[in-house]
Formats: sequence, structure tokens, C-alpha cells
Amino acid sequence: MTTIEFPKSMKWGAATAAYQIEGAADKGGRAPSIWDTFSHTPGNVKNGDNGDYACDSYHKYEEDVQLLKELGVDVYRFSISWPRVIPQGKGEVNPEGVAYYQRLIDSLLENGIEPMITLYHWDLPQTLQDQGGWENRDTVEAFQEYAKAMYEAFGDQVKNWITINEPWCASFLSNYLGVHAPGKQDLQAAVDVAHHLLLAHGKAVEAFREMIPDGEIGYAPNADWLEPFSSAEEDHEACRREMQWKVEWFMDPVFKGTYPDLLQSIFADNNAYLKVEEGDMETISQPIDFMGINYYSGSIARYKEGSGLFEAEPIWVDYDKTDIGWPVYSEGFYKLLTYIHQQYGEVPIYITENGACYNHEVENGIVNDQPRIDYLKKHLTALHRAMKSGVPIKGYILWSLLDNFEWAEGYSKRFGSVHVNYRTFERTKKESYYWYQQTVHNNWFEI
Ligand SMILES: N=NNCCOCCOc1ccc(-c2cn(C[C@@H]3NC[C@@H](O)[C@H]3O)nn2)cc1
Repeated sequence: MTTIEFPKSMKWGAATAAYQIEGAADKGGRAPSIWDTFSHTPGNVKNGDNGDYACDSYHKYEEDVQLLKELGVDVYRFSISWPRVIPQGKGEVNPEGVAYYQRLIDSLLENGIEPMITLYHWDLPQTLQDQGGWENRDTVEAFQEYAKAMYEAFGDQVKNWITINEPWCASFLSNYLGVHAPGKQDLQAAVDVAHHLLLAHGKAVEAFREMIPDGEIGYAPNADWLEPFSSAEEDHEACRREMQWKVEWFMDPVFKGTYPDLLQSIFADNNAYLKVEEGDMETISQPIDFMGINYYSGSIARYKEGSGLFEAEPIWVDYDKTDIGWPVYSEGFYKLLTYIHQQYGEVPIYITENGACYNHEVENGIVNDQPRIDYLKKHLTALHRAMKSGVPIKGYILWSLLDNFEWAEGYSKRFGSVHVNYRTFERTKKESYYWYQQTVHNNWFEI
């Protein structure tokens, strides 16, 4: 057998997000988010699912912490529900909301687990959406005030923070493709939202430096990998355009202080224009302590006229797909990480999300999700290759601890290492939970 062994410094974790697991949507003073509105609008989410109850982690968080403790992870990445702690989006802080996260943080620390907080994981307070949401530049200031309130509440106990999760999803998937909340299909709106999310990231970092000087902060952009179908220039160009959209558009501003030129001209050709004000790029590009990378899949793609804004058509024949239809492409993970290292230098990287959708159910008390174990072996091997190639990886955080509300797919898609019965909220550790537990404990695994 071949062993893949990680350095002793490697941090292992698991991740979730508020709207996907908490439930208690109208409890404890929480007000609606854009995802409450979007999921309660017929046709937006598969099977009409919503986050009203989810995994009921609002009430069952102690059980979840025990699952994390038994898993043996160093870090638990979770998000704070902005409308739970500041129901109107700005102004009054809801003490019941803060108290819930205080109980969770205390329980994590008592069990020797480091909290890693994501400030924005897509659940914008609906009241702010009613005032224009992220299209409205005023929301940037509201976000900074929210961040400051959370730093004030938890900064003495929590030293690892993430500002924005997957800004590509929160801007283009949500305001151009219309697949996620608020479900708009307006390229200019998406370009505005993307810029304001990056600005909000910068403002949160500025406040962090003042309020938690001994902490570390980063953000967690999406990261796909697109491999040209052939050596034909048109295939390379099509992949370049889509990679700029999904990767560089959110990394160049933070690490280079500029937006990619090619994409700016494509947007302009489609009547969508960047509105950058004096000082914005300096705010966005101030130094951060780590870059989060969320990688699930990638594809080989070729040029095909008319296939979307970037004319890159995914062609997938060689590899398996997961139960959400995404190719299992661990080579893409290695290529992406070495590409990012080559583009952005020695920025420390946490893999803040990696995992797979497989919808195995409980049979005689067991969930045999061997395909998820195979996926993890392939991707952790790819991660090891990248580390051996000099990519500065700080840690790996599995998506996800629990099966949960997978956005527009609702509860039909399971990403958890723990199965959740959405009627009884019973948790059942899957075979992948035990495999990951062993890998975390040993810091190595065999392939
Ligand atoms: N590219 N063009 N697409 C054209 C049409 O797309 C249709 C759908 O697209 C997408 C693209 C990306 C995603 C996605 C989901 N996750 C998983 C979550 N990450 C954060 C955490 O909350 C996890 O649940 N990450 N990314 C979903 C849908």
C-alpha cells in the first residue's frame, strides 16, 4: 500500500453554514434573509425545500460539537446568520442571536476545537435587500458594522475569521444566472454586487486589524479548473475567459489590486460596467492572512459559439460524476492550486471547502458512502501533490460535517460525512466519517 502523509502542522477541519443547518428560522429573534424569501418562492428550490428547520442545529448544536470532537478535527468552520444577530441588517444587535453563537463557541472551546467564523455565507438580511441589497453600495457599510459587532462579541475567543464565502456564487450565480438568491438575471447588477462584496471584504479586514490584532482573516472564493479540450487557440481562449470569471475576477483585485482586463471588455460589450470609486482597490487589496479555496470540480471545455457569455462548453466523458452531476476531477484540484501559487505567490491557503455529493441512505444503521471516501482520497492526494510542489497549504476543511440544505437543490443533495434524517433530525455517522476520523488522527492515509 502507498501512504500519503501530511506535515505535523496540517490543520484538519469540517465546515457548515448557518442557513444550511440551523433551522429555527423565526426563533430567537431571527428575521428573514434573502434565502428565506427565495426558498419560500415557489419554483426556486427543488421540491419546494427551505431552511425553516434544516438540521435543527440551532437546538442540536451540542450534539454537532460532540460529532466534531469524536471526528478529532482541529477547526470547525461555521457561519453567523447576519439576520439572527442584527435582524434589521443594521442598528440593534439581537442578544438572543449573539447568545446562540456564544453557546456554540463556548462548547467548541471546551472541547478543544478552534472556531473559524464566516461572516457572510449568503444570508443577507431581507431588510437590506429591500433597500437594494449588495447592488446598493450602502450595504458595504452595513456589513462593516455587522463585522465590528461580531468582532466585539467574539474576538477575544475566536481568532480565525473569513469575510465572504464564494463571492462568485453570491454575485454572478445569484444576480446574473438567477440560480441563487435573490434570483436576478442582470449582468450589471451582478458586476455591481461582485464589486461591493469585495469592498465589504476590505472594510471588514480594515476593522479586523484594529479590533483583533492577534487574529487571522481571509476570504473563501470559488475555484474551478477548466482544461482546454484541445491545443486550438479558441479552446484555450474560451477556458481563459471562464477561468477569469470564476477565479481571477475575485482574486486579482485582492492580491493585485486590479480587475482582469479581458473580462472588463467582455462585460462592457454586454453593457455592464465596473463602477470603481477612488480608494476602492486599495481597500480591497490590503493584505490578508490566508486565502480560502473552495474546490469541488472542474471540467475539460471547448469553444462553442453561443454557449454562455464565455463560450466555453464543458465536455466530460472520461471521469465519473457525483450525485449532483459534477465531474470527479482531482487533477483539476492539483492544477488549480499550482496555478494559484504561480499567479499569487506565497499566500497561505486553507482549503475551506472540498467534498462530494453522494446520496446514500441509512441501511441497517450504516451509510456505506465508499464513493465519497474515494473522492476524498483522490483530492487529498492531489492536495499532497500541490504541497510537495511548494503550495503553502495551512489546512483542509471538509464540506460538510452534516448533510444539509444545498441551496437551489434543497435537501436532495447530500454532502455530509454525517447523514441527517430531515424528519427526525437523527444524525448517523457515514463510513466516510470514520475514514476521515482515521485520516485526521493519523495525519496520513493509504491509497
Ligand atoms: N458556470 N456556469 N453555470 C451555469 C449554470 O449553473 C448552475 C449551477 O451553478 C452552480 C455553481 C456552483 C455551485 C456551488 C455550490 N457549492 C457548494 C456550496 N459552497 C458553499 C456551501 O454552502 C456549499 O453548499 N459551491 N458552488 C452551485 C451551482
